Amino acid sequence: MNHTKEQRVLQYVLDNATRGDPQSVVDSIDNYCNKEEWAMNVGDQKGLILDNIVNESNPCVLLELGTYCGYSAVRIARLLKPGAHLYTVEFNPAFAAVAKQMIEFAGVQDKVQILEGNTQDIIPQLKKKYEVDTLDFVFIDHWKDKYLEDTKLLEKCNLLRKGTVVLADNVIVPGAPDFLEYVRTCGRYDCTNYPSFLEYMDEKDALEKAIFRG
Ligand SMILES: O=c1[nH]cnc2c(O)cc(-c3ccc(F)cc3)c(Cl)c12
Ligand SMILES: [Mg+2]
Repeated sequence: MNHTKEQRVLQYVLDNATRGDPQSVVDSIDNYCNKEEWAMNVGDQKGLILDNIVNESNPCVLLELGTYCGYSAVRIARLLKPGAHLYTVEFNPAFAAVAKQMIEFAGVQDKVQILEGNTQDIIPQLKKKYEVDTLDFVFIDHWKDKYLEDTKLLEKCNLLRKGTVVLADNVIVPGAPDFLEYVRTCGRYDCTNYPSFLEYMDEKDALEKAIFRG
């Protein structure tokens, strides 16, 4: 049954975490990926930086690009105030299926909606189909080659407002140099770099926060 790494991560959570306890789900995934199999969750070190930025932003409407197993969706949802909502986009059906179960086990399914498909197809649907006005927070964690085009698409679709926080994972490894260059030089963002480490490894990585100036 558990023929994929993502299914094995989920099974470990089902066997070791507490249903309805998002923190225990986050901790179990980190335990498994530290001990057994590496997986591309944002992880516990960068996760703490993510927590702090979510908390200081106090967001109501959030978008995540790249759900994977649902680690950061659960991590973010556990911090959200009542009524806040996270849309998370995943193009890989197998990943989306694992994430759905992960999110439901954690008990945050009322705060999180998985949108299956390509970001370039889903982002233009957010206003009319999902009744989004503007986004308070965007976490970009899908594929490095899509960071820039999707950021520009968010602008084009008028989904960013003055103060929207755009936070990107992996700006060192695998790296998103064209995205970094754009947000740091186009004049429409206030950027901050948060040095850290690649999940479950000693290799350097970083998060980049780019606040839209409106
Ligand atoms: O593709 C990714 N999407 C979202 N997050 C990712 C991440 O956090 C890490 C990596 C990664 C980095 C180094 C390495 F040796 C193998 C994989 C990837 Cl490839 C992604
Ligand atoms: Mg990542």
